[in-house]
Amino acid sequence: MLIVADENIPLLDAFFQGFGEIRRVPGRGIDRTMVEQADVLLVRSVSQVNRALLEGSKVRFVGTCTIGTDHLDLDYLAEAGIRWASAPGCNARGVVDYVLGSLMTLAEIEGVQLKQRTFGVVGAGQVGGRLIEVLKGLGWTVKVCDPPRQAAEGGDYVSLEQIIEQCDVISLHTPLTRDGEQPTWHLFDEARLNQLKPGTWLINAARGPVIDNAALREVLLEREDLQAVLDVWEQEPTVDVDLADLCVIATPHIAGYSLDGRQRGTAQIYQALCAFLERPVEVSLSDLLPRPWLGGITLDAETDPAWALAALCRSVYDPRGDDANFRRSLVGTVSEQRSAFDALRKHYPPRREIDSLKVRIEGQSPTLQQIVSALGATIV
Ligand SMILES: NC(=O)c1ccc[n+]([C@@H]2O[C@H](COP(=O)([O-])OP(=O)(O)OC[C@H]3O[C@@H](n4cnc5c(N)ncnc54)[C@H](O)[C@@H]3O)[C@@H](O)[C@H]2O)c1
Ligand SMILES: O=C(O)[C@H](O)[C@H](O)COP(=O)(O)O
Repeated sequence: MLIVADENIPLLDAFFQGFGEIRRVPGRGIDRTMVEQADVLLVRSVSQVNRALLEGSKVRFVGTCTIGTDHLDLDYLAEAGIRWASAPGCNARGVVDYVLGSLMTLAEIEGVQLKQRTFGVVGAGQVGGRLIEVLKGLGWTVKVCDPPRQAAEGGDYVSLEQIIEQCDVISLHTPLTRDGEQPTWHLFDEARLNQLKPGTWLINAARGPVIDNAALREVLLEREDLQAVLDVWEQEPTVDVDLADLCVIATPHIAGYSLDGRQRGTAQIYQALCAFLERPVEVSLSDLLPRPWLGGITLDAETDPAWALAALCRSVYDPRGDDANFRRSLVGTVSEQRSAFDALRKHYPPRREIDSLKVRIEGQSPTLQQIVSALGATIV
């Protein structure tokens, strides 16, 4: 069996060496000649998997070690009888850690108390759902917009218009879709961006085109009250440098790049391939993940809760480092910037998720206990 795989998929040998030959290829430059003899194709989000790539090939299984599937032509795969799998939720916690780290930075810059803000989450799936749980656990006010989920299940949801009217912070966690009843392509277009409340913080760690980037640039130029955090860009790996300059935090699509999340993505596709081939699952991620290197944190019960919250979030992930590295890469020609975008992602330093963090509270503090539990760290 020949497995052709994006060279940036971690733990390829550990999970797939028993299956046959593994041939590593650059995900962004993948082409027909690289895949035509493959039985299995393993990708990340940078490979467009469609008729142009696969027609005439031997590929019978496509696995994407990512949450997003907008790079797969699912209609073509169904028509061609090619089985596919993605890795739902694999790096969702990493994205939540990114949003929390960004909130800590915004709160510091703006000098505001987060508990006084109203949060709007657009898209309440694997990522949004976890984020909502954390924000509510912290006792904050959260409004949720998810029309497909609302139509399917009912529940306590609001419209996008209500989110825009009522929320001080809006975090986007929808897939990128162009068709269907609720397409998300340019969900935040010029009209909606102009309707944002004064002082709104807008966070996009979903997919770049969920916001009309050109419109956002113009709106940010006119409205200094708005703050934008962008991890994803409309033309990746090309970035609108003027837009990045106007963002309070700008990063190269690394929100979900926790070590745990990336390795979990490979593990989930390994399991899906085992199921497809009717092979037993023999490799376990828990045997491969390194031990967390931050052993634990001790908080004094007298610690100011807002300070403790910021310290815990930042000990897990602080976006200011990635923001600084990204801004330094936005120089030179467009081609150099595109290469730098991919290089920052390829050589991303290992970062762990918050549930690997152990927190001890010296003394009694129900407030600190609530914060630690809401964040999902372990109290010891
Ligand atoms: N930046 C990153 O590193 C990173 C990491 C992981 C995922 N993502 C992106 O985040 C997206 C969301 O991930 P997820 O795991 O939560 O996906 P998910 O499929 O579990 O949830 C998406 C939710 O969005 C809802 N939705 C769809 N259309 C909507 C609309 N028009 N308005 C409001 N809600 C809508 C769906 O009903 C669903 O509940 C992924 O599709 C991916 O594109 C980015
Ligand atoms: O959809 C996802 O899972 C994330 O966007 C993921 O972080 C994408 O990473 P990539 O495949 O581009 O390396």
